[in-house]
Amino acid sequence: MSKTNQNNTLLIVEDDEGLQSQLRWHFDQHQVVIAGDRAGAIEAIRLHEPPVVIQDLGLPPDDEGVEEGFLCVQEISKLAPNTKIIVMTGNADYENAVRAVAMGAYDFYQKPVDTDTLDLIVQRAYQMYQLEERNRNLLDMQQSPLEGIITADPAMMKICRMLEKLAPTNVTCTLMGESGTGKEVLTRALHNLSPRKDKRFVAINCAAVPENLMESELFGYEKGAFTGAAKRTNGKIENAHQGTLFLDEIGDMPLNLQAKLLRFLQERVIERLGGHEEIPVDVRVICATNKNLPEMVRDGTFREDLYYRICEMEINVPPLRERQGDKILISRHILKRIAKDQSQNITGFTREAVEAIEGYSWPGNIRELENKLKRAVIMCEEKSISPIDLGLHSAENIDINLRQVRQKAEKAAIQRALAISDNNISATAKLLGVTRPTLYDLLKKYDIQLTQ
Ligand SMILES: Nc1ncnc2c1ncn2[C@@H]1O[C@H](COP(=O)(O)OP(=O)(O)OP(=O)(O)O)[C@@H](O)[C@H]1O
Repeated sequence: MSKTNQNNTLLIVEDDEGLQSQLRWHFDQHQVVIAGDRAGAIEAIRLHEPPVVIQDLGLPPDDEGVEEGFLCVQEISKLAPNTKIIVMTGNADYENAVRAVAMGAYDFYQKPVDTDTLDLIVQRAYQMYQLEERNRNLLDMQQSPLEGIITADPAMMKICRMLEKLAPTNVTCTLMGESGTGKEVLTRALHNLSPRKDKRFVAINCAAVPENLMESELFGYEKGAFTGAAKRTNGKIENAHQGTLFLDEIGDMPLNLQAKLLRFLQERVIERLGGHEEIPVDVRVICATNKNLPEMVRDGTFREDLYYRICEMEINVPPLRERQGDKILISRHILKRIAKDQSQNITGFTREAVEAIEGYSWPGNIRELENKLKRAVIMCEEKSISPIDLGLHSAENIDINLRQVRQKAEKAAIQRALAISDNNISATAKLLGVTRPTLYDLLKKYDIQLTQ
C-alpha cells in the first residue's frame, strides 16, 4: 500500500522565503514540506509522495518568467500523475495559469494570497485525490480478487471466493485445468491467505523429477541409504513442515509411489529412505494436474483411494478461451508490467491486435499470452502493439501476406524464365504460358528491366 493512504503532506514549491513561512504557518494542520526550486520539488515528490502540491510558476533561475515553472509542472505530472498540483501565478497571468492546467496542473490560484480561498482550493484537491484513490483501489480489488490473479470472469471469481474460504482450513485440494491456466498462482495465493503464510511454500513438479529420484526427493534419505547418499538429506515433505506442499502434475506420480504418498496423507508421518524413524510432519497439501484423474483411475494408472484423499475439494480452473473478458484484461495488465520492466514506452494495443487476441484460442493459456506479449514488446516499434508484433495474424493480415507471397513467387518465376530464354520475350511468354501482352504487363507491374 502506498504512503499516500493517510498522507496529508503538502508540498510547497516557492522560492520567496516570506511566502514560504506564511504558507507553512497557515497550513500547519498538514505536514508541510518546502522546496525552493525544481530539483528540490522532484526530490520531495520522490521522498514524500504528497497528494497535493502548491507551486509557484516563477521559479529560479527563471524567477521572472514561467518556463522553469512549466518544466516543474510537467516533471511532477510525469513522476506522480495522481498528485494534484495547484499553480500560483501573478495577478494578471491568467493565460499562463491555463497553460499550466493544460500541462497537467489540477487548478490555479492568482496571487496575492488570500488564505481562505487558497484553503478551499487545497481542501478540494485533497478530497479529489482521496476520491480518486478510493476508486483506484476499488478497481484493483475488482480485477485482482486474490494476490497475483487478474480476472473479471465470474467462474474465476467464484474460485477465488472458494479459495478464500478454504485458506484457513487444512482441506487437501486438487486444482484441475489445462497447462498455464494459473493453478500454481492460485495455490500460492491460497497459501498466502492461510495461517501458514509465514512458513514455507514448497513446490515439486512430479513430471519433472525422474521416477527413480522421486522417492528420495519427497521423503528424503539417511546417510548411506544408497550409493552416493553421503549425508542425511530432508525431503520436500519435511521441508514444508508447518507450511504448504504443492504437488504439481500429481497425475505423473509413479504408481509405486502413490501408495507411500497415500500413507503419508493418512498418517501424516514420513520415513526417510534408509531410516527407521517415523517423523511427524504438519503440512497442508495442494495438488494440481492437467490430466483427467477420474479417467486415469478407470484405466488403473492412478489409485482410486489416493484420488479421493487428494480431492477433498476439487477445483476446476477454466481455460483462458472460456473466460469472459479475461483475454484483454490480463493482456493489458501483463503488457503494463513487461513494458515497465523493460522501460518501453508502449501504451496499449491497436484495434486489430485486440481483435486478434480475442479471436485466438490460446491453447497455452496465460503462459502463452505472457510469452507472446514479451515478444511483442521487443518487436514493437510504435506506441501500440500490433497483431504482427504478437505473432498473431488477423484475417486482413493473412490476405496481405498471401498476396505478397504470390507476387514474390510470380516475380521470381518471370526472372527465371527470362534468364533461361536469354531475355527473348516470345520464348519467355511461351515458357510461362502467357501471351506477349500479358508478359509486358507483368514486366511493368514488377518493374523488371530487360538486361542485355
Ligand atoms: N489470472 C492471472 N493473472 C495474471 N497472471 C496469471 C494469471 N494466471 C496465471 N498467470 C501467469 O501465467 C503463468 C502460468 O501460470 P501457472 O504457472 O500458475 O499455471 P499452471 O496452471 O500452474 O501451469 P502448469 O500446469 O503448466 O504448471 C504464470 O507466469 C502466472 O504468473
